[in-house]
Amino acid sequence: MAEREKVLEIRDLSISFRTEGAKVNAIRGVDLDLYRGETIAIVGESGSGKSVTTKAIMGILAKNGTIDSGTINYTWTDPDGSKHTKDIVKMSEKEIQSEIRGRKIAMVFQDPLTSLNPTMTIGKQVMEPMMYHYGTSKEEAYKKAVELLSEVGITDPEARMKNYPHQLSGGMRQRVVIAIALSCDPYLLICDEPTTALDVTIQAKILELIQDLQKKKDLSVIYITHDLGVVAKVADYVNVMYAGKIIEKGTIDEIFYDPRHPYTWGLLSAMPDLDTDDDELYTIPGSPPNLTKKVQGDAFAPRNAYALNIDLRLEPPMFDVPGSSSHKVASWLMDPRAPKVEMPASLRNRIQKMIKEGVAK
Ligand SMILES: Nc1ncnc2c1ncn2[C@@H]1O[C@H](COP(=O)(O)OP(=O)(O)OP(=O)(O)O)[C@@H](O)[C@H]1O
Repeated sequence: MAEREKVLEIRDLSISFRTEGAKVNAIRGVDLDLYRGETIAIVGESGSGKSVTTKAIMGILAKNGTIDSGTINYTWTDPDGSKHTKDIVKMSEKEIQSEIRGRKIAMVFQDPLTSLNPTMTIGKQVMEPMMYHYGTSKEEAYKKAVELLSEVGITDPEARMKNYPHQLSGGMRQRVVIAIALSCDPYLLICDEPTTALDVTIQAKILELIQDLQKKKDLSVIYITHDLGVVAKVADYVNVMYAGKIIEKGTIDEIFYDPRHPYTWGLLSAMPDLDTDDDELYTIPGSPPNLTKKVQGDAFAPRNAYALNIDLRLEPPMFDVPGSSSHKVASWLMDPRAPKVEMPASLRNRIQKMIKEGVAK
C-alpha cells in the first residue's frame, strides 16, 4: 500500500466567541488528521462544534470568534514535487483569501441558494474563481466552466451557463456549487450537510457525484453532518464531537460496529433505520453543557447513564483502544481500572443487524 500523505493536521485547537457578557468556549482542544484521497466525517449533535472547526480551517470564523490556541497545518505538493506546510492559524486574511479559501480548500454548504449569487449567471459564477485565483483568460475560463458543469452531471451545459440560480432545481444548484468548488482544483473539499436540503433520491445522487469526483481528482474530503446514514455511505474515518471536543475517533467500522463512548452509543441508537417509526426513535436525554461555564470533568457526564465518579471531577484523556492504531476514546470507561460496561442490548442488536447488512461502506 502506498504511504498515506497527510494534508491536514489540527492540534490542540481552541476557539472562543465573545458574546454579550460571556465567553463561549466553543472548541476545546481539537486534534484532527486528514490524508490525501481520504474522507473523514465529523459528527455530533447541533452545537457540538462541527461548523466552527471547519470554518476555522477556511479562515471564515465569525467576527466575535478568536482562535485561543492550536495549529491548523495544511500540507500541499506543488507541480514540481516540492512539499509545503503552512499553519492557517498564523496566516493573514489576505494570504488565506489568495492561497487557501476557494483555491486549495473549497466548501460545499447545505443550502446551495445561500452560496450562489441570485443576480449572477451560473456561467459567471463558475468562471470567476479561476479568473481571480489563476488569472485564467475569459475564453479559457468559459471552456473550463462548460467542462466542469458537464463533469458534475449538468446536461446542455452551454445553455445552463446563461441561467440564473432560481431557474435550476435544488439538486442542479448543488451540482453548480460543486462545480464552483472544484473550479480551482482544490486538494480539500469540505462538505457541510451537503444533502440535508435535498430530496432523498437527489441526496444519494449528489453523494455519489462527490465520491466519483473525489476518486477522479484524489481529493481529501471532510463531511460534517448530523446524518449517520450519510457517514456510513461516504466516510473512511469518523470523528465524534461533543461540547467542542472529539470524544471518539476511528475507522468507519470501528465507530459503527465497535463504538465505545456512551455518547456514540446514543448517536447510533438515535439513528433512524428503515424499520424504525419516527415516534419510537431514541433521543439522548438531557442537553449539552453551557459552554460559557467552565466544564468540570467529562462534559457528557450529566447525560451519561454510565458515568463514573471520576467523570464529575476529571476530564478523561484520549485512550487508545487496545489492538487498534486508529480507534481512540475520551472516556474513563476505557481506563483499565474502570468497571466493565456493556452497550445497551438494543444497540448491540442493531449493530449485529448493521454488520449483517454491511451498513458501513
Ligand atoms: N458567532 C458566534 N457567537 C457565539 N457563539 C457561537 C458563534 N458561532 C458558534 N457559536 C457557538 O459555538 C458552538 C459550536 O457551534 P457550531 O455551529 O460549530 O455547532 P455545530 O456542531 O456545527 O452545530 P449544527 O449542527 O447545528 O451546525 C455552539 O455552542 C454555538 O452556539
